[in-house]
Amino acid sequence: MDQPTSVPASSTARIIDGKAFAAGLRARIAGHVTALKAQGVTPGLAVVLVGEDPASEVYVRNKGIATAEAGMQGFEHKLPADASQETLLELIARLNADPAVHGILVQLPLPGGLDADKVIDAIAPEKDVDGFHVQNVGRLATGMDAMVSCTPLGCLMMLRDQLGDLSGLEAVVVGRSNIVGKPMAQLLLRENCTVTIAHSRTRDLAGVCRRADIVVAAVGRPRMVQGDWIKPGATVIDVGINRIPAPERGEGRVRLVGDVDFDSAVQVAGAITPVPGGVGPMTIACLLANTVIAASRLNGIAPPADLAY
Ligand SMILES: Nc1nc2c(c(=O)[nH]1)N[C@@H](CN(C=O)c1ccc(C(=O)N[C@@H](CCC(=O)O)C(=O)O)cc1)CN2
Repeated sequence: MDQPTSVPASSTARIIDGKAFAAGLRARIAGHVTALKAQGVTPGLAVVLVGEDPASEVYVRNKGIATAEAGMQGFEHKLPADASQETLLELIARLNADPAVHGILVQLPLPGGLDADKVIDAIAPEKDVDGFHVQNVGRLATGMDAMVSCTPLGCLMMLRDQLGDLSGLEAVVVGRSNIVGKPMAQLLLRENCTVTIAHSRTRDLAGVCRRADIVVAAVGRPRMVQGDWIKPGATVIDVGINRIPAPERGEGRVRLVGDVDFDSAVQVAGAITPVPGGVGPMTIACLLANTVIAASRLNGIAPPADLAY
């Protein structure tokens, strides 16, 4: 795994250590798992991987390790890249019906030919620990209890830790994906931020970002958000995980960069997440948190207050 981006000597921003933050959250989750086990409930997380995408294989392996470290039961299901939609839907139906499974996650992206929307739609909403099911999306948007998508949830936890009350702050989310941009905007709205969702067709994107106290970059374009787009002192959350060629490391090697040009933004921002070591580790920690929430609710137990959003 790459080392966190080095910080230039003239930096002004606080570097938000997502790895440490996630480790703290995972330790708290392990405590909640122990408490649930004492009540006869062992949270169970099923992760489904279709195909052999190398990055997905790493993420799934890391999810399995984190699940075991938290004291939960992990169920890993691997299907070949040419698995049919029916095979996948049958597996999900079995997991929906399995009382030992409280959370179900299908690793994305799926190989071509499989319809991710139909697959997500088949997951029981109360076991949808990714928060991608339309019922959970709708519940979040209408202010009801919902399973919330892990990456935006992790971003929100870090923002609250940095800034406390977010009420009245100007937040710009760059990117409008269903998985990050839109739920992030909903979460910020729920925190009483004034939220703008910007995207590739936004006019004067730099000017829009420059108004923001909080910038969340989730656009999938390496280092797009420049330091001079950032208001001095703003908090910058970089969701991007882009692999770019790194010939300096050897032929064919790559390195990770975010959607923010870290070296320029760190000179201006008040606080910033690095890539790697920022948002990424929070995604898996929040998956564990959602599994504890799902296991609690499915057993008529109130979810731990510190995990509920
Ligand atoms: N069903 C889902 N699929 C995908 C999700 C998701 O939340 N649900 N998110 C991403 C992949 N992902 C988890 O699945 C994920 C991505 C990145 C990290 C992470 O810790 N990144 C590290 C760097 C790791 C590396 O070297 O590659 C970091 O940023 O520090 C964890 C999980 C897409 N699919």
